[in-house]
Amino acid sequence: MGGGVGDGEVLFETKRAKGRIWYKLYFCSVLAGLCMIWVYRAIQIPGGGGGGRWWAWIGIFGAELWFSLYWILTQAVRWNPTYRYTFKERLSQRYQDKLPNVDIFVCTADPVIEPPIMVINTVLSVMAYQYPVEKLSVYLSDDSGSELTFYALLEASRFAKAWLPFCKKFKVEPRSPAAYFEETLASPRERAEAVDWLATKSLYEEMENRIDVAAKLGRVPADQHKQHKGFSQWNSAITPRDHQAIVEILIDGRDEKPLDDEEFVLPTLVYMAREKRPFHHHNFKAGAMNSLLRVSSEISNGAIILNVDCDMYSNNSETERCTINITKNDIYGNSLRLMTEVDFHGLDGVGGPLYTGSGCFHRRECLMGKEYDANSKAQLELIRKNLEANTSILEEKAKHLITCSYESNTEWGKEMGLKYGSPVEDVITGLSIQCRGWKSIYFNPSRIGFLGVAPVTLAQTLVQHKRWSEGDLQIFFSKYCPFIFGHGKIKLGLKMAYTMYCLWSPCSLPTLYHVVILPMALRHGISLYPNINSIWFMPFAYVIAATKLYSLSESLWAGYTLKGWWNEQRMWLFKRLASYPFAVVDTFLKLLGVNKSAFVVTAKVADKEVSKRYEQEIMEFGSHSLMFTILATIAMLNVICLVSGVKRMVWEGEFGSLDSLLVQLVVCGTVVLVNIPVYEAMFLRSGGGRIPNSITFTSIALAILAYAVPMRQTGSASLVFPWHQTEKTHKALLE
Ligand SMILES: O=c1ccn([C@@H]2O[C@H](COP(=O)(O)OP(=O)(O)O[C@H]3O[C@H](CO)[C@@H](O)[C@H](O)[C@H]3O)[C@@H](O)[C@H]2O)c(=O)[nH]1
Ligand SMILES: [Mn+2]
Repeated sequence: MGGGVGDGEVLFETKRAKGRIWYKLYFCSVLAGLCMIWVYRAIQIPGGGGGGRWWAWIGIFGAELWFSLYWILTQAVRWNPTYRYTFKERLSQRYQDKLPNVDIFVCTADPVIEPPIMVINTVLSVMAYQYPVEKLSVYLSDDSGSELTFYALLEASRFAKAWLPFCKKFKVEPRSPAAYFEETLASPRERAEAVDWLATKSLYEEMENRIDVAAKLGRVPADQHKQHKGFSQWNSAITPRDHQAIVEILIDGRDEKPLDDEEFVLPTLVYMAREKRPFHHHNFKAGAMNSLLRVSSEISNGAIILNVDCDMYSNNSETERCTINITKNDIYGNSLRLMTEVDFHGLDGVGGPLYTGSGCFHRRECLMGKEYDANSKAQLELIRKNLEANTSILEEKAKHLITCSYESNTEWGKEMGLKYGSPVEDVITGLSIQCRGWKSIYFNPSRIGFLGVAPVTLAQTLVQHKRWSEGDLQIFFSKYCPFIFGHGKIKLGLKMAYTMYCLWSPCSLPTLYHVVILPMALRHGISLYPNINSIWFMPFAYVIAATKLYSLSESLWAGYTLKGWWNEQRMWLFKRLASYPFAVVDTFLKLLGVNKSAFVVTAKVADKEVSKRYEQEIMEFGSHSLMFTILATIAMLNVICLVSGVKRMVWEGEFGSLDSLLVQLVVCGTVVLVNIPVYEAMFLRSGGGRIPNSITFTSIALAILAYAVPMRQTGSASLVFPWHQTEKTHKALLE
């Protein structure tokens, strides 16, 4: 058990999970089962003359080896779960007026898919933290350089004068006004609060209305232009990809004047848009974060930095991640519960969780690339620069730090700040911070710290996972490969855990193999598993049953419903079939220098119909994505092979008994059950969100082709054929 640093009582307590003996028994027994499977596969390889069966056997052996080794990696985050409990009162007692300055960075990139009203709700929620206001500064980075977003932030700076005192007076939670007023639809019971509640609510609604009108018009009303000098920065030539640097300090915390309604000072609030030019690569969110680091160092220079995405409002005003719009059974598995409830606690036990973008706190020094030095005392107070300079001088100084040329020939993006070149800038930066000796810890309060917006369609979810898994795989093939880069710097468990994430996307290959070859073999009566009466059947049955039962209990423990677990299994499969293969292909194209990295910003709004279906947990297909063609083809292939296999076995009495094909039947049957929403979307549903007919026809044709491929007679050549299909599909998607 350990705790916080320094004198007196500890600031937090660390507890390790108990009862691990059962887990370790489970681990050893599954490992033994896997070893038996390998032995079986190795000694029972069919003779080469058997043609198709030989190839199929070797392939499945490879796939099982991969899954076994990957399973071992996933145990790293289950070995030693660690939990942290904080003592907040002690913190304020001990430090009182010596609390560090905190700079909060909010990033936004596009006023259409990230509506300004959502962005400022996030801003307002972090401005209202229960933390000494004069020590808090909030920065909004707007990568689109949008006048609309600037206008919304200006409105927010005015509304904050009412919102912050209201939050403090009534200890409001959550502190995002939109979320709060939605939660308290009826006015609060106590009368004193009711008056303020009504007044604040109507202020909010008026502001929301003004912002919505401007958003619909696509421009800021002329009368507003006169009200702030900042608008002079915009002219008709400005586009999201082409604009100069803009820094506007909307509230300067050093001023005596901007008192809010209850005579409180407001936190510093800054709007920033770094310079963007069409021929200058802007490095996505990492570039925005590095600009924020420099601009904030001139203005407030806080020692502690919190970064949140523009959709992730603070849900808990005392702690300084999670998703808001998750339906009961989490149809797309976007709550990431297993990550937040299992993985991250496990990571905390082996050296600390990853940096996952939104909702993470860092010391400025560690983001700036400094090595951890055990001898120098943690610096919680950084010197504040430019104390005398007035606001406009500060703004000018800051603008020079975020021009396109500022970073050339510097270490920014390499050894300083967030790293460039990766679609998961957060993970790779976090890894290098840990390798420099810094530790991270995971705090998961009972009232969730942040709530963000999850994708509400299948396509968006798959695209997001493609970006993540692609970024992670690139790390594996770069000099940051956890086992090489982390050698001698981080614990084995942490290296394994990073590798587990890095190797998400290659898991697509063995998975594809299973769901294509097993049904085909079943249809031809080719057995790839031991007979039920054989002793070798035991390890297969045990490993499958034990790991599934474990996964079920883990998910229920993490807060999933039974149906939620089932949905999670489906998404597990869908990601491996339709998202990860593209990540693998794109990673190789990038390694070959054919492709450049991209960052597809996740949409945060959906039209009414789509949202309605999401709330009813009806899967959204709708678009002509190649991802869906793959899913539909595999669903079709499995169902026709299952039907034909069962028919020939049961009615026509071919292939001898069922005993030797039982495992394949179970696997194939499970794939069919998991795919029920796909069949529904192809054949049963009407209205929006169903699978387009063209995809249905293509997938049936492809499935019949694969079905018709002979596997027994001539062997090898025929088995290669279905893979050509998938390759073609990949190419088509890339075009
Ligand atoms: O050029 C860009 C692109 C994105 N963003 C911002 O980055 C954030 C994350 O983008 P989003 O599309 O919402 O991606 P998610 O997959 O939801 O984000 C997760 O994964 C990202 C890495 O892939 C991390 O950067 C994020 O912090 C993490 O929450 C948003 O606030 C964007 O506005 C920028 O500022 N500039
Ligand atoms: Mn997001």
